[in-house]
Amino acid sequence: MTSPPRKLAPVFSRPPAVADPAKAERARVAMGWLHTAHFLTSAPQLEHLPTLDLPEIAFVGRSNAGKSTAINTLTQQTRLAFASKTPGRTQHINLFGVGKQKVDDAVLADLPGYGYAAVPKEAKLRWQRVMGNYLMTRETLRGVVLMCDPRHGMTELDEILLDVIRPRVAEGLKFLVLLTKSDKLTRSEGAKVLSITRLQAGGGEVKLFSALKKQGVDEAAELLWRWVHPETQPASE
Ligand SMILES: Nc1nc2c(ncn2[C@@H]2O[C@H](COP(=O)(O)OP(=O)(O)OP(=O)(O)O)[C@@H](O)[C@H]2O)c(=O)[nH]1
Repeated sequence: MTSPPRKLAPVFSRPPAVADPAKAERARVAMGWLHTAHFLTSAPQLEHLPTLDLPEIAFVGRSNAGKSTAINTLTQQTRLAFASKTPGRTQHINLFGVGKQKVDDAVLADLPGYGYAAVPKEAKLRWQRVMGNYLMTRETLRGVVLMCDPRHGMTELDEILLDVIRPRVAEGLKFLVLLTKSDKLTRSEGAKVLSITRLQAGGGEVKLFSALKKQGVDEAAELLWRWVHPETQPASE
């Protein structure tokens, strides 16, 4: 005797996430733009830094926070900013031009990492002065990207830096906190540090970012693109 055909259990599966094509296109444009990044110049002091009549985006952060790696990831280049395993290696302000069709329309500024314990106190104070002056006086500064290692959270120096830029933020300076190396966090640790940092940042954008897992890369790239090209702001935002 043949057994009756078994009834198949209905399959309740979540429909596949529909990618937003407009969002994907914006990320593609932003990543293509950042990929044009090329070295312009390097200066040990603020007074040696040329004034370029272009909006500038500064990358700052505690030494070893993952700043060089993040710049290389955002520009999809392997050695644009020198990523080193030795903290405190970035000693100059490095400027990179970005722009399509070989015409730069913005500058990326990689500032020296701060807070590395082995750097002599005098050198530390000198760099804090250089950075403070840069952040307060650089007229072309359009936005600041602060990199933090979320396992250490925002340090005192990070908070001082935010205090330094706050008056300029009130006047329209953009800022973004990237919580780097997010691949080292569990999902719940990531959510926790994200909400704590959002409170500390007092209204600025905060995103989890991993160069290793490519988390947050498209979103950060798109934000930087919009800082420089505000006319392309999506209507819904
Ligand atoms: N797991 C993981 N490690 C990372 C990531 N980003 C950076 N790192 C590691 O963190 C260390 C420091 O990264 P860097 O990019 O050199 O840091 P930096 O902030 O530029 O350092 P300074 O030159 O001292 O200012 C390196 O060993 C990187 O490989 C990431 O997304 N995930």
